[in-house]
Amino acid sequence: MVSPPDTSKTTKLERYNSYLRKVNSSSSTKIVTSTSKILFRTTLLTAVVMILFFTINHPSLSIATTRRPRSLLSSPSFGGAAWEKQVRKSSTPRSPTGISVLVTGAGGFVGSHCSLALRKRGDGVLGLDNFNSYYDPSLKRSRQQLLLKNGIFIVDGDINNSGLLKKLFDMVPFTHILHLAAQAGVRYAMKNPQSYIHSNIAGFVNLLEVAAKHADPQPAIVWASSSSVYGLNTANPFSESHRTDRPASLYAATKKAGEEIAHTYNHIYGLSLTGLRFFTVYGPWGRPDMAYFFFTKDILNGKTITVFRSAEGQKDVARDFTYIDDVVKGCLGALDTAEKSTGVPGGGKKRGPAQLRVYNLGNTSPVPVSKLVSILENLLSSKAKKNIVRMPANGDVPYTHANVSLAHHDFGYKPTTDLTSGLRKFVKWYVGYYGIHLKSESSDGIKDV
Ligand SMILES: O=C(O)[C@H]1O[C@H](OP(=O)(O)OP(=O)(O)OC[C@H]2O[C@@H](n3ccc(=O)[nH]c3=O)[C@H](O)[C@@H]2O)[C@H](O)[C@@H](O)[C@@H]1O
Repeated sequence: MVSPPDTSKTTKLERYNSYLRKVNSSSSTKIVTSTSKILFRTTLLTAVVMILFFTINHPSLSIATTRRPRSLLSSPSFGGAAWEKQVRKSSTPRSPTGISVLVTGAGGFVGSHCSLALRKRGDGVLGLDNFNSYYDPSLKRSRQQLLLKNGIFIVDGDINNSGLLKKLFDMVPFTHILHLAAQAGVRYAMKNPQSYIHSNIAGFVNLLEVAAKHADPQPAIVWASSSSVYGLNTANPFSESHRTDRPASLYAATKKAGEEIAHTYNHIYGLSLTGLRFFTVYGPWGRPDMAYFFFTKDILNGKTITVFRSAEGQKDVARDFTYIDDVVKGCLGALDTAEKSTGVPGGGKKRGPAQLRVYNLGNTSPVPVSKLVSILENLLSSKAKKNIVRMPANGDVPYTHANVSLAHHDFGYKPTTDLTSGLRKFVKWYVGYYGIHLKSESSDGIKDV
């Protein structure tokens, strides 16, 4: 595959310099006339002056150009009166008691649902998302449209862009950050390890740096950890007090690292931080990289699906699948019980201890993946072609099961949706969104199970 032409300023300058070196070292230099030398140097000087001028006038882009990965070079610029108006309007609460929340990953599955729920009850919500192509970006753009219809603006940008973050915190006195932007997916970490470091570690630290040292007031932060931090833990149901020092995937390791990083920023800067360990969240507007989603697609297309069974014995792997609406209630509960940060804006010493919490948000009822498949078969009125294989050693764990008593005690978290009811809602959304007609008798096209 031919890579696209690189038009970045850095690369142009490098090419120019290497051209200059070549010209100077080659014997042909001797035959370059003094006129062409002068012309050449004048052009170079003009180029340098133009780059300096551009850099001074676009500080945010200068960060991207000199220090950030190439992916950020293509991120759109921000600023301007219309853009600022949208930012302010979206983040202003409608209710007098409303909070103002920056939702990172608002174009994502959990982020879009939480943004809508916050907006519905009168809170101010501003989204931030880089709309990367880990999975179909058009689904993210459709969620963005839905949010826009509900008065929620999503800024197109990356959490690694500190210039952008600082600008947002200069404009809006956010009371809270709901940090959901991340590189998700357990098995993909073997294919693209760096993307996990970029988003889940570097991006998280960048956000915490700005929140701790720049934002005034300092916001309280609720963020997405993962059930995968339990890794090779065998005690169950998984409780927050169980061991989390044996992650099975790099994804899990970055989430676990996030929990330790949260401890540091809480300890030094007094940031109020709450990590939520999500357990295999599913539902309408979900993620196409997750098994329930691509199983649905493949079953409808008559394509064979691969179902993992546990390496120990012949047992199926199982997950504590958790419905999106339950998780949204958990996120809002965590935001509502988050205490204020206690640090001095500007990165000074904290005034006193700040809140540091971690909670499981699961369904408390693990279901084998084979059962997930048979529920889908019934709802879709189609038989799955199954290839049952031993779970590969690629970061997966055989079993998850949440104990949610801590979240229940602290903010009344109580999951109410079983897998069959939740998948029914997912399938209804899926066939509507992709315009699919099911061969089924029931009124809404979905077979009762
Ligand atoms: O709860 C979590 O912490 C994690 O939940 C999911 O990870 P996972 O539970 O592995 O979800 P899926 O990738 O949808 O897999 C669900 C189940 O299907 C199984 N599976 C997956 C893929 C496949 O081809 N076949 C198959 O049987 C997996 O072993 C797993 O038991 C998300 O992808 C993570 O981002 C999230 O952090």
